[in-house]
Amino acid sequence: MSENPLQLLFKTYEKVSNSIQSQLAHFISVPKPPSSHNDDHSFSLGLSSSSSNNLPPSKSPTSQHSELPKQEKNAGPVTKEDLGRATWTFLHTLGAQYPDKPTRQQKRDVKELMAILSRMYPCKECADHFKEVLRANPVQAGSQAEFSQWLCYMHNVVNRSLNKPIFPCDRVDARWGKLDCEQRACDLQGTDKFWP
Ligand SMILES: Cc1cc2nc3c(=O)[nH]c(=O)nc-3n(C[C@H](O)[C@H](O)[C@H](O)COP(=O)(O)OP(=O)(O)OC[C@H]3O[C@@H](n4cnc5c(N)ncnc54)[C@H](O)[C@@H]3O)c2cc1C
Repeated sequence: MSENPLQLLFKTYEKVSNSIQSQLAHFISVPKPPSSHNDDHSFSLGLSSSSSNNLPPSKSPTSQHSELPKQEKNAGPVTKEDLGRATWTFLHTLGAQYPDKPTRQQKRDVKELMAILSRMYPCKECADHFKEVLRANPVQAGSQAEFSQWLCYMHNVVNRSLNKPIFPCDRVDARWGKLDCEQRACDLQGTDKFWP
C-alpha cells in the first residue's frame, strides 16, 4: 500500500536527522543518546522513533572509544602525582633551556613564574607548601647552572617532605639536559651560544 506523503516526509526527515547525529557523534566521540531518552531537549531533533538505532555495530560508542589513541583511552582525572611529574618536567626542562646569560627580563620572568606557581598551582596543599619553601629560598636565576641547581634544590625540599629519595644535583644536567631540538632551535632567546 502506498504511503501517505506526510509519512514519507517524516521518514526522510528522520533519516537526515539520524545521519547528522551519526556524523556528529563520530566527530566529537560522544555516545548518541539512547532512543528511549529522546525528548525535545535531546540531541535527536525530537524526531526519533523506537527503531532508529542508526549506528551500525562497528560505529557504536564503545567501538569508537577503542579507536582512540592509547594515551587518550587512559585519560581520566589527573592525580596529584601526575600533575607533580608533569610540572617538574616542565620546570627542569625550563632550567635546562635557560640561558647562560639571561636578560633582566628573563630573570624577572622566572621569578614571576615561580611566584605565580606558588599561588595558582592546582593542588592547594602543594601550592601552600611551595609558597613557604619559596619564601625561605628565593629564586636564583643568574645563569643556567644557577637556576637548574636551585630547581634541583627546591625539588629536593619537596622530596624530603614526602619522604622521597634526595636527587644528586650534580646529575641534574644528565637527567634533564637540553630539549631534543634540531640545532638548538628550542633554546630561549638570549642564549649566547646560539643567538649573536
Ligand atoms: C611545585 C610542586 C610542589 C609540590 N608539592 C607537593 C606536596 O606538597 N605534596 C604532595 O603530595 N605532592 C607535591 N608535589 C608533587 C610531588 O613533588 C611529586 O611530583 C609526585 O609525588 C610524584 O612523584 P614521583 O616520585 O613520581 O617523582 P617526581 O618527584 O615528580 O620527580 C619526577 C622525576 O624527576 C627527577 N627528580 C627527582 N628529584 C629531582 C631533583 N631534586 N632535581 C631534579 N630532578 C629530580 C626524578 O628522575 C623523578 O623521577 C609537588 C609538585 C610540585 C611541582
